[in-house]
Amino acid sequence: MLEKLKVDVLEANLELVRRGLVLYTFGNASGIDREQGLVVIKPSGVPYEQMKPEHMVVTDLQGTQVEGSLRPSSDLHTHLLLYREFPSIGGVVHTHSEYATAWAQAGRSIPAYGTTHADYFYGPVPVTEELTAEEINGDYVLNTGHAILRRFEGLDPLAIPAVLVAGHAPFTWGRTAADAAYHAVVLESVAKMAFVTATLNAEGAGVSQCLLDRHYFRKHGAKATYGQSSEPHK
Ligand SMILES: O=C(CO)[C@@H](O)[C@H](O)COP(=O)(O)O
Repeated sequence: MLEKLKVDVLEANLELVRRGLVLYTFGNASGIDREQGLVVIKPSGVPYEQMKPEHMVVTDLQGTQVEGSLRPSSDLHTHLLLYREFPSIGGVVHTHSEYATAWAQAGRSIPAYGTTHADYFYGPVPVTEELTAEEINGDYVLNTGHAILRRFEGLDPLAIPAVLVAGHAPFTWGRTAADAAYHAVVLESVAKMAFVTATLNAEGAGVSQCLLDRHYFRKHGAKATYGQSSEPHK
């Protein structure tokens, strides 16, 4: 069941390794089959180099395991909450990539400092509030998801496909598991540039709304003109 999705999810996980976003067994990627309401996620604590499609774990949206002999990622319930609440997404990724994690640990959103950011994120990449002791001692993984949802009230998750969990690390998402991994790669690059920018000139840096619009909508939405579109570049 879901053999293609298992291959795609494994590939998204391996992309994180190839791009240097995860060490050892850090991080995880998942994907969802919306028609069947089933999620495929990597197994917990298995080294990436040993992972095969048949090691992927299948659960329903409540976390009941329907396939796979290994235990699912320990972050499963954060992924599931995002799938339940963001119906437009089809893949979720979590990494501990260094620069994005540094911003998360600092409890700071990543400002839209330039056009690289604006090409992918329509505004700052937000940071959640810190989880309370009650949340940490309770259903920690699910509460991590709730902290993300609170931060995304009023935001479009496809326009800003990333979040920093305060004191923890980033989550990204997209229409597919591959998209979510792609956003994790871009986020790390943007986070690194933002760190250097903040070091050099935090006060004076930042894109105008006009430049943000110009870059974001060149690549996204019905009027996108980037790449091999039939529309002229603007
Ligand atoms: O956030 C964490 C640890 O802080 C996790 O990302 C682990 O690093 C990976 O866990 P599994 O997916 O292997 O359970």
